[in-house]
Amino acid sequence: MLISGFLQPIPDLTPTIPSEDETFAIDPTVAPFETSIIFFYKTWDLYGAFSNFSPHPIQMPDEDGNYVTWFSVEHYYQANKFIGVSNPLAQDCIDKIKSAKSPEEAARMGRLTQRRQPHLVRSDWESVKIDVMYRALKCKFSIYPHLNSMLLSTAGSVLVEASPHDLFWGGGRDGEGLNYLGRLLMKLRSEFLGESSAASENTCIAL
Ligand SMILES: Nc1c(N[C@@H]2O[C@H](COP(=O)(O)O)[C@@H](O)[C@H]2O)[nH]c(=O)[nH]c1=O
Repeated sequence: MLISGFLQPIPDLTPTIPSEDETFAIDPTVAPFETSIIFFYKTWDLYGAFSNFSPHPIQMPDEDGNYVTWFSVEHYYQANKFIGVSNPLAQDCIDKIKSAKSPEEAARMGRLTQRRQPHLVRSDWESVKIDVMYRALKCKFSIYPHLNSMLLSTAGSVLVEASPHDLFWGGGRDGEGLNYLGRLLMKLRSEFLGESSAASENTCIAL
């Protein structure tokens, strides 16, 4: 297996993976695993809650700034492919994805429409999809304390979505994928670790 494939640098999104020493210096309460790769994919895996298919509803602002609840990150991500498109069929598609019974169904609907009716996909999708995913993940890992702790507990490890098919969000079968989902989770982990160290510094000053 090409382990190095999981680590290939990408200029616009290089994950910050703190070493064990750095992690301890930032937050001594976090006991990092020895440097390793943590794979996740299916929701029933040990780290399955990292999957976008995990049933954790998120609240995200719509185009008017009103908060809307989505049953999973996957629901939100798939629906975003069609947001802002003036064709009424695009809005129909968003509504159907929003009420999809499962993340699998939401993914199926979003992918099928994208393939069969590409004119319904927003023209800037390829350039905004990473940011859409980042914002959804940030909400998910901010509002569920146990998910936040689980993410922090992986400090020092590389996170890889073990999708054998998805070479953009996943790591691929042999590490040939770009692993953007793992990279975004590592980026968020660094941000949360940075915030907790800043908070503890402020506490020290207050004392
Ligand atoms: N976890 C997981 C998948 N992976 C997810 O699929 C999404 C990519 O969708 P698209 O951009 O439409 O190809 C993204 O959220 C990625 O994390 N796919 C699956 O079929 N089953 C699964 O259990």
